[in-house]
Amino acid sequence: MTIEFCDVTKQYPDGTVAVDKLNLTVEDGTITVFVGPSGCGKTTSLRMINRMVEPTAGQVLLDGKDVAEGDPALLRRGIGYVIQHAGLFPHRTVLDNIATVPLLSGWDKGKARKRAAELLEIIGLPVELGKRYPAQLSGGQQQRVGVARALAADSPVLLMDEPFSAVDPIVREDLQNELLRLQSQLGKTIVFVTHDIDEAVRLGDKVAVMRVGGKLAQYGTPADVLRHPVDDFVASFVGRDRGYRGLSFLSAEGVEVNDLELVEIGTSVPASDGWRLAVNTEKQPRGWLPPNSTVDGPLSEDDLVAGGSLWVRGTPIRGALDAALSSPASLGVVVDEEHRVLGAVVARQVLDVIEGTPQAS
Ligand SMILES: Nc1ncnc2c1ncn2[C@@H]1O[C@H](COP(=O)(O)OP(=O)(O)OP(=O)(O)O)[C@@H](O)[C@H]1O
Repeated sequence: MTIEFCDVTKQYPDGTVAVDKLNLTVEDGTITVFVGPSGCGKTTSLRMINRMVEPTAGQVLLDGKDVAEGDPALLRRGIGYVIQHAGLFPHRTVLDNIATVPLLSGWDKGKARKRAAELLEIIGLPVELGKRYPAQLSGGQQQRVGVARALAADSPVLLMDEPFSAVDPIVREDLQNELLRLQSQLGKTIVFVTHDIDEAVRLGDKVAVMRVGGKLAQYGTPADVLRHPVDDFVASFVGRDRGYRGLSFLSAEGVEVNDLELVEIGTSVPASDGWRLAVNTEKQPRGWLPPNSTVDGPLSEDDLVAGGSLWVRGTPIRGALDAALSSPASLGVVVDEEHRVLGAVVARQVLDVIEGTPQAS
């Protein structure tokens, strides 16, 4: 389902212009992230989609149809909505929380609970948690239940307002991965609000950067916004390290893979004054053997120093640079998808490719 904002303005009764002539199309089956500093009108924009806020001027269209026509309660029931702290009903069990919309839509209790149990599984929580109350769950689990409840509406549109902001960074990353996994199966049209540019870049097919005063500053793919910020506001919002972030999208074509001297664990190795990479019988890296190491008997893992990150050939160039810079030997280990060693990259060559690519800056 596409969502179109056509010249949408929202002025609150006290005169605050929260959103100013917003024009933007959210494409079907994509994640669009509204990102920007506090108070720039992200939440107001989101809530105009399900009519929790009514625009002062302009229209919001769902698949070409003005949301202002028809019953707002019905509209809301048909659009999944997830908020920070999950907003679960404290006195209802997890299962009944998830079943809220099916029950409102007239499903009988048994069928609604069965569906809720399926959804628990889909979002990766054990079915036993269904009997608990929200306070008996961790913050991350509560957010997952919030997502399950929104999915229960079984609608093509999902609105998510800072859904992962209240959990710690590790749980947050899990939740983000889970959302991407779900989306690859469900293909919903998702509008996601955050003030965190990293989250926006990670999740968004498109990113809408907004500025205070409710104006859209830039709308494009994450790569676009990072590489070609339209003005100083966007440039400073996406951050000084945007060049590095942008490397996540840059192909590594042209990066040279050099030969690398390998030694195998369990075999005896002659002396050498260079760094050598130790591999197992599958040719997967196990660590580095420093120059001039003396190894008595067969090479064991105890003789090695830990390696840096690995770069899987074919993935973006940022991984190649990370591998080269994190390697104790200054040689970034290049592997195939089964993590078998293909060779090595050096930072200088990777940087030459980056500098020679016009979009990289
Ligand atoms: N009910 C309201 N009455 C008056 N002003 C409001 C109301 N709701 C929001 N605003 C104002 O509208 C502007 C946009 O608010 P909104 O919540 O949409 O921003 P936001 O980008 O989501 O911010 P945050 O990231 O802090 O949640 C702000 O200046 C806010 O103070």
